[in-house]
Amino acid sequence: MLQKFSAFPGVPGPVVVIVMDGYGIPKLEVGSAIAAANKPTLDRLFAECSHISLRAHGTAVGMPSDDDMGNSEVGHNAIGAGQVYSQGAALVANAIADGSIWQGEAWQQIVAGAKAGRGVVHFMGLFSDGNVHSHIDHLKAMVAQAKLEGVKTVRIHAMLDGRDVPETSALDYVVPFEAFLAELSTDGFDARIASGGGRQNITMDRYDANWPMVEKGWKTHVLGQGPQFANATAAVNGLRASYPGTIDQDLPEFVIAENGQPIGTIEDGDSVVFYNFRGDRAIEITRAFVEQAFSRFDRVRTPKVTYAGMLQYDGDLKLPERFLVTPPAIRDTSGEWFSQAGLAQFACSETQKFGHVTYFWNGNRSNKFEGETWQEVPSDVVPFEQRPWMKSAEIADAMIAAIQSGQYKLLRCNFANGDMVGHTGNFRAATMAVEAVDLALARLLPVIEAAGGVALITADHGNADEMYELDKKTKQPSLNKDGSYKAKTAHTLNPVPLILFDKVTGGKLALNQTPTAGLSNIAATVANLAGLEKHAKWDESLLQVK
Ligand SMILES: O=C(O)[C@H](O)COP(=O)(O)O
Ligand SMILES: [Mn+2]
Ligand SMILES: [Mn+2]
Repeated sequence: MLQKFSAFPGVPGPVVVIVMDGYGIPKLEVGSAIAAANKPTLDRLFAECSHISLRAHGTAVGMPSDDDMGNSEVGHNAIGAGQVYSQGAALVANAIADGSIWQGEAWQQIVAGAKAGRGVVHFMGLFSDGNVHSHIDHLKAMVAQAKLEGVKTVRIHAMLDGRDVPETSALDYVVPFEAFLAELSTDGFDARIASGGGRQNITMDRYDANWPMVEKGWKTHVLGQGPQFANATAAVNGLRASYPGTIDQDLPEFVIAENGQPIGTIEDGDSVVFYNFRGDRAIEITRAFVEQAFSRFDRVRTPKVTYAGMLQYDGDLKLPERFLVTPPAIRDTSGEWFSQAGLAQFACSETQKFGHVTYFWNGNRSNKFEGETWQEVPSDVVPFEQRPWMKSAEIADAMIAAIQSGQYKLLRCNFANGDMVGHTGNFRAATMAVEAVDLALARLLPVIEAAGGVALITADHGNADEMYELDKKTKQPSLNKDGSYKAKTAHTLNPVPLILFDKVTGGKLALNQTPTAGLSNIAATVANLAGLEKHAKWDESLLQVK
């Protein structure tokens, strides 16, 4: 049981955690949609409330190095668990470095399965070094190992990124990779990219937001249907010529063919590795491969394959059953311990971030803890630069109703805007995204105050704070040939704010800026605000009681 906190009895009303996804603290004014936004509520919070900055990237959230930006998975894991675990990116890199991945039963079954069939292993996943969902070095290592172990044919199904890496960088990965594959393709070994497309266009949907994307991916990778090209370099060049101005993540699907025949359809007896380590955008395509009774779309044919995920993406659903590297065992999360303490919890976001405040928050578990209520607001299925307000108003409505119901001691929500619109690279839309969140806060905070509650307002990582690529040397925005700024779609390395909105204790509480303060300190801070000691495994609380 969580003990009573001796220094403070807890606020009378609810404790609300508000995650402004993708809201970092900008270093430069130029290129910051946050600096440019008209945001009177946030300005007032920063002027009047106790606030500090939190580390939200690199080793502070379990990434391999401090050069790694933060992301929603590791950010929400850290916030919800109150602890930092070595995350998928680090676990896979280690398992490859020490060779343990090749000794695992799953890898051996992938190789043996292929050898018993046509000798074909397919690798499918996000094709970049973003290290958010995947890393191209992991793919390289697997292709080389497959050759070493006598696999005859490797086919790669590559989702072009441009979202965790620069927006038109696909050829920086495709060209050297096709050269690497050509060099390896000797002695009867044949490895080629067989299909692909923009990651926001095919295969990598999440949280059931847009299954037709996954269907398009299935048709491309499995059935070999789509516009044909001779190789992936030609495909990227050809698609760019046909769709000028389209950034990598949005490029259409492509199929590599010889004499009109696709070179890499997926057939009975093949092995398939989905090599993303992160689960949210891996679950739907995985279900299409492993579920016998599957009704989301007509698969046309369902090849009998040996399928493995890089990790197990959902521990509750055991999805998939076969995986190459064991995921971090995230235990003793705040959701679980607050549930055991008998506190009712409410979690809300729109579809695009719904799993972030539920599945990621609870340590990549899809089941609720007792006393939890989850509310999903359906997201629009449109390019978000066209609707930068997204569902901020509806999330605020749901939160206000939940607070006013008086049923919940702990509430949490995620406003997707800064992140989802930040990823489009559209500066104007990103300022509107920040403004929409500001408006939602303006409605939500008085309701929290009226209920005798407090709020912690924070973010999981930066994005809208830096909308232009920065030159590595000068750290100033890079320019396109025409003199315009180079749009940046990825997350940032900037810290994020933690603001304590407290109008109920008469100034008794403040936040402590410790040198290591990070996202994993939020759970203990929430516990103290609710009048409870933190769990022994959670990182320190940042609450100061005067
Ligand atoms: O999946 C995505 O949209 C990006 O790769 C990362 O964004 P997120 O970590 O904020 O979800
Ligand atoms: Mn995020
Ligand atoms: Mn993001």
